[in-house]
Amino acid sequence: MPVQWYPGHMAKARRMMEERVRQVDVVIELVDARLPLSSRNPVLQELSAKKPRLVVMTREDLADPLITRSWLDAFASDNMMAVSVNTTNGNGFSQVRDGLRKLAAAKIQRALEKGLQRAVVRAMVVGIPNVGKSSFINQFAKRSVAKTGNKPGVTRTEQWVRMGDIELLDTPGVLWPKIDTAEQGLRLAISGAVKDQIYDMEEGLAFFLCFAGQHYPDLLQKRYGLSHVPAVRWTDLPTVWPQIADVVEEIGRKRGLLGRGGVVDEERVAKMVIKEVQDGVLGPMTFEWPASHLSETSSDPGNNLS
Ligand SMILES: Nc1nc2c(ncn2[C@@H]2O[C@H](COP(=O)(O)OP(=O)(O)OP(=O)(O)O)[C@@H](O)[C@H]2O)c(=O)[nH]1
Repeated sequence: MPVQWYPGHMAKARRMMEERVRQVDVVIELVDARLPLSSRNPVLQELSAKKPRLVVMTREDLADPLITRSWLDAFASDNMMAVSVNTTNGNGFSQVRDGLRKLAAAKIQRALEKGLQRAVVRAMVVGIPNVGKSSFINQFAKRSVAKTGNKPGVTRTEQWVRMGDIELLDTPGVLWPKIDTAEQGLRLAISGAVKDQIYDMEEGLAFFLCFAGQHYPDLLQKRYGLSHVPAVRWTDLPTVWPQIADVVEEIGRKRGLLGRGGVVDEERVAKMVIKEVQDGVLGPMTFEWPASHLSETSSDPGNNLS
C-alpha cells in the first residue's frame, strides 16, 4: 500500500510562503542527499518562480559520496546551482555562502554602483519535514536559533538571522513531499521524512531489504551478520517474499526481537532496522540515483530531474 500523507493547513502554509519568498533574494531549497528527487516538491518552482534557488543537499554524511557527486552534476547540467552539506558539522557551508552571493550578484552589483560598501543578501530555507531545516539555520547562524528534533514538525519562531553579509529568515518554509509512486513514498518513509505512525513499517522494511540487497549487500550483510543476502526486486515481492522473510527472521533471532512463543516479532525488527537506516548506522547509502548515473552502473533506482 503506498504511503498516504497529507498534512493540514497546506493552503495557509502556501500563502505564507509566497509572502515570505517576496522578502528574499534567494530561496534555499533543502533536499535530502539520500533521495534528492523524492524530497523535492515541484510546487516550490511556482512559489519561487522569479527568485533564484540554491539547492542544498543535506545529510551528505549519510549518503553514498559517489552518487552525491552524480546528483551535483545532474543539478548543474539542469542549470541549477547545488551544493551538499552536513548540517551537523558545517561541512559545505562556505559553498552555501558563495552560492548565495553568486545568485544575488545583480543586487550586490547594484549596491556597489550606488556606492554602498556591501549589500545584504536575504535568503530563506524551504524543505519537507525533517530534511534538516532547523539544523541548517542553526549551523548557519552558529547558534541555536531554531529548534531541532528528529520528529517531523518542530520548527517555530520568526526573525532574521544575520551572519556577515547574509541574512536568513529563521522560520523555514515547510513543503510537503510529493508522492507519485509507492516507491517514492517508501523511500521517504525509510529516510525519516514521513512519520512512523502513518505507513506500514513492515512494508518499509521489505522495501529496504530488497533495495539494500540489490545495491548495498555488503553493508546489510556486515551490519546484521547475515548468512545470505538475496538480490531481489521489491516489485517482485509477492513471489520473492519467502527470501525476504528469511532475512527478517535471521535479523530478529540474532537481535533477540522475539514475541510470544519465541516467534520473531516482525514489527520490532522493522522498527529497529528502519531506525538504524535513518541514523546511518549501516553506512552511507543513497536511495535514488540521477538517470545520468545509470550509464556508469548496472542498476535501476534512476530518476530524471525534470
Ligand atoms: N547526520 C546528519 N543528520 C542531520 C543532518 N541534517 C539534519 N540532521 C538530523 O535530522 C533531524 C531533523 O533535523 P531538523 O533540523 O529538526 O529538521 P527540520 O527540517 O527542521 O524538521 P521539521 O521541523 O520537522 O520540519 C535531526 O535529528 C538532525 O540532527 C545532516 O546533514 N547530517
